[in-house]
Amino acid sequence: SLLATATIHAQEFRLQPTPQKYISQDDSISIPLQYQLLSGNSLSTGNTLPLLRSLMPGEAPKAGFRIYIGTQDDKTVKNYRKRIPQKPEGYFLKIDKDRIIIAGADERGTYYGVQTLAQLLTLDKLPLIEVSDYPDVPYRGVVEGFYGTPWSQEARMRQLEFYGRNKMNVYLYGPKDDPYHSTPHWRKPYPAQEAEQIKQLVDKARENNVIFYWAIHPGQDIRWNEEDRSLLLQKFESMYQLGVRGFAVFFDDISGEGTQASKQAELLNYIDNHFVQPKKDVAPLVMCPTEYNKSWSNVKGGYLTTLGEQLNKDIQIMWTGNKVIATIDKPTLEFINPLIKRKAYIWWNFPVSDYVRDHLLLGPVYGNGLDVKDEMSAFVSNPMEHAESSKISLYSVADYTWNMEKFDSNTSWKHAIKDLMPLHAEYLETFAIHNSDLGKNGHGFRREESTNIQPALSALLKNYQEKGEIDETAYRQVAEECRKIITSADMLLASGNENRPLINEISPWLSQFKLVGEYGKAVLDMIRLQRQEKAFLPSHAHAQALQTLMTDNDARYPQGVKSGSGQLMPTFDALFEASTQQYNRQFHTALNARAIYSPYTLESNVAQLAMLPTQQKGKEGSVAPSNEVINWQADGSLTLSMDRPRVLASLRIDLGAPEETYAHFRLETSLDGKEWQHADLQTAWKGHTLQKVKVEGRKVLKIRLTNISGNEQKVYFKTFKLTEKE
Ligand SMILES: CNC(=O)C[C@@H]1[C@H](O)[C@H](O)[C@@H](CO)N1CCCc1ccc(F)cc1
Repeated sequence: SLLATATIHAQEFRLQPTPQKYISQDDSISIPLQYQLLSGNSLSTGNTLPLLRSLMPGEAPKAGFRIYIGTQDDKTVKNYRKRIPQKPEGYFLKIDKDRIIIAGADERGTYYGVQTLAQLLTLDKLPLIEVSDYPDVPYRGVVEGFYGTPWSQEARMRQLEFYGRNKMNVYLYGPKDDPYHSTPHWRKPYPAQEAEQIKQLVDKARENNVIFYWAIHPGQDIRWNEEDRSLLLQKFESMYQLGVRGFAVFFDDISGEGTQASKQAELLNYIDNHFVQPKKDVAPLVMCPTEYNKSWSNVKGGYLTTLGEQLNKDIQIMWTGNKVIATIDKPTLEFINPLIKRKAYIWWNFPVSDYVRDHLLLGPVYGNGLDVKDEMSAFVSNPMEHAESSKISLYSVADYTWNMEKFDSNTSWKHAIKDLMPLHAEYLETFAIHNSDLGKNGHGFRREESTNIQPALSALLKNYQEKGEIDETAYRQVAEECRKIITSADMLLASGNENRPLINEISPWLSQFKLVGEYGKAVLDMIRLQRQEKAFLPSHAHAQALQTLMTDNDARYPQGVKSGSGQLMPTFDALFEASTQQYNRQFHTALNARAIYSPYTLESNVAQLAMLPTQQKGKEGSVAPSNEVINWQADGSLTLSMDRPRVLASLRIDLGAPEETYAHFRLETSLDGKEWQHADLQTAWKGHTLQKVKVEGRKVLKIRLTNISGNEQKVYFKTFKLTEKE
């Protein structure tokens, strides 16, 4: 019969991830209601047969239709052995008129063959098809390694099923804020309830052929002695008793004694030699280095080369790329692999958003090299604290790591959205495309946003700002997009139980998104009514009302949530300001022309501080914290200016540094920007050496903090917050 290479019949249908090779005839069969199962005894344990039986319940010994399933050593598939790709997790799947064959290179490969069959079973008829498939990257999955609220038990259970379906095979448990993963309780076993939950996760992971790695984060207070080493091994043993068969040690984001490479290597080799190897059924040990990205590494210092030389060869070393947040390309791996003398185990810090928590990152996964499949031992994604929302990116990470050369970020992104909400895909796509950029942030990492309407936005703004004219085509397109935005927000909020966990996560942003659409409409009215002295006013007032609603939008998020911050809001704000200024000129009025009103502005010659936004919440004014180490140069300063003199009640500063560091800084206030008065820093709280500044009752226009030590100071910028007198 003619076997044409063609896509699967239903044009909507797509196998996920894209198989390495499949060919289908122009023919199909109805789904067999009864079949005889011939399965190899290598599958008698494991979760492959349970999955198959759950998909096709009609097993009957005398049935005509047959399903042959097994791994390559099983005689049930011996006639197909040479069709099986000789690659780990490879499989051969054939659907024929009277039989289905699922033959795996190994158990997980056979399982993945069944997962592919599962996708075909969603069609009305089974296409006659042959699939030869295998993954490009050996380990593919997720590291729950973010700061902030760890995922819930329910969220993790759903994640593990998602990984099974999308052929991801690792999940590393390492939530930074779990006290039993990190300081202070990493030495202690989990309390009974948490232990039981971990056990459930391990079982769920096994069901989905996912290796559950439990990570420990001991570095901040580990002592390099026998006692701590045995406490760590006891903790690993207690996790082993819960069923954990994969272990990791993370040394990231620490300072002090724990950062020594030779000590880290000694400990890890000891764990490998006295725990991992003797156990025989434990996956290779994974470690996250303290120098986990190029911008933070000091090659001459020898940290990475020490690990490369001293760490047992089978221990995996993680790497986030050239920066903390970075896409991964060939040069990235050509830098790190020779230093660590093995293929890097990529920890991709996307879509993690713990440094831009007011944003959702729902855009396409793009920017990673398509030519690096043989240069990495793994690729795991550090996701958002919003588990369901992260699945848009995770779906594409699964696609990218399984078949890298065939990966197309936009196609994958569209299918991810269809996979999450098939009945509301067009609305979720509208929402996702406008909620993808991070906004200004300390890492300087940005993403494209609103790519569908961006040309019309810039044409509309350019024509209006430069010629005071309206580009009618652009205007119509933007108006249509605003209508879609408003509709999408409502449709998703009212989408019921199609994907309730997702809607629960994103509803604060959906409400904000609707306001963005309304604001766009109001601003479009303003530029349309520009020359009408009376009609302009209601639109201007409505736009201002919407600005207020968008700023103070959700008690759960002190700074409020951001939506459309990359393209939509900057354009609408610019049009608001330009049209109001134009109106004021024409009608000699003084309407407020400032879109984003904040009484505080920040100036600084310290690069990493200059981009930080200021915020106002009632009587509180603050500079947004940065969660990266600030290199504060000698004589560098930060100045917070008010829109008018204001009386202070208090000022709190936390540089996350010990007491003595504050002696290197001088704090001053000024009423006119010329005369400066000194203000004393005093330690108010030993915990974080928080400083309360004695400014009670002082009237200020400006506040300035300067590094007067004569040397660069490395500090965190955790808190810079003032409160005004009522
Ligand atoms: C591989 N390990 C990491 O990436 C560690 C952390 C956490 O995983 C976090 O989710 C992620 C992105 O925010 N990393 C950045 C943390 C940078 C940072 C560290 C210390 C600072 F003081 C400031 C910033």
